[in-house]
Amino acid sequence: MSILHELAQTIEARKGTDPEGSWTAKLLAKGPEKCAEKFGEEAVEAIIEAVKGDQAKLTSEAADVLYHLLVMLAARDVALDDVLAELARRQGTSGIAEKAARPKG
Ligand SMILES: N=c1c2ncn([C@@H]3O[C@H](COP(=O)(O)OP(=O)(O)OP(=O)(O)O)[C@@H](O)[C@H]3O)c2ncn1[C@@H]1O[C@H](COP(=O)(O)O)[C@@H](O)[C@H]1O
Repeated sequence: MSILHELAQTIEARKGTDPEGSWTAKLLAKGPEKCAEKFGEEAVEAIIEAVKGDQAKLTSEAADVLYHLLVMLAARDVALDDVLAELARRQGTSGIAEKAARPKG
């Protein structure tokens, strides 16, 4: 199982559990709007580090973004696998992917 799947499973298991001692449970208990707001904040922090060009800080912020994306999806009952399936579907339909796959000449 990928780390993203493991994390998504842990986040799902936090739904409805005691917010004491779990940031995830606490955030989920605040509702989908708060989860979305938090995702937005983390995305902005990642943007700032990307603009600055600090690779270590961008790596850390990117991890925060992925975690908070998974929390936001869980808050709205959207499965990680459905998002991955959408990406896979786009791989098949993307003009860029098709052009890259075409033999040259
Ligand atoms: N990957 C993460 C993860 N990334 C970030 N965070 C938390 O996200 C929070 C966001 O950081 P902020 O600096 O914005 O926090 P803050 O200032 O306290 O937030 P506000 O009060 O300002 O809203 C921090 O408290 C981090 O601990 C995470 N919390 C948990 N996980 C993973 O989620 C799983 C479940 O953990 P529990 O939340 O402990 O159940 C575990 O496997 C963890 O590794």
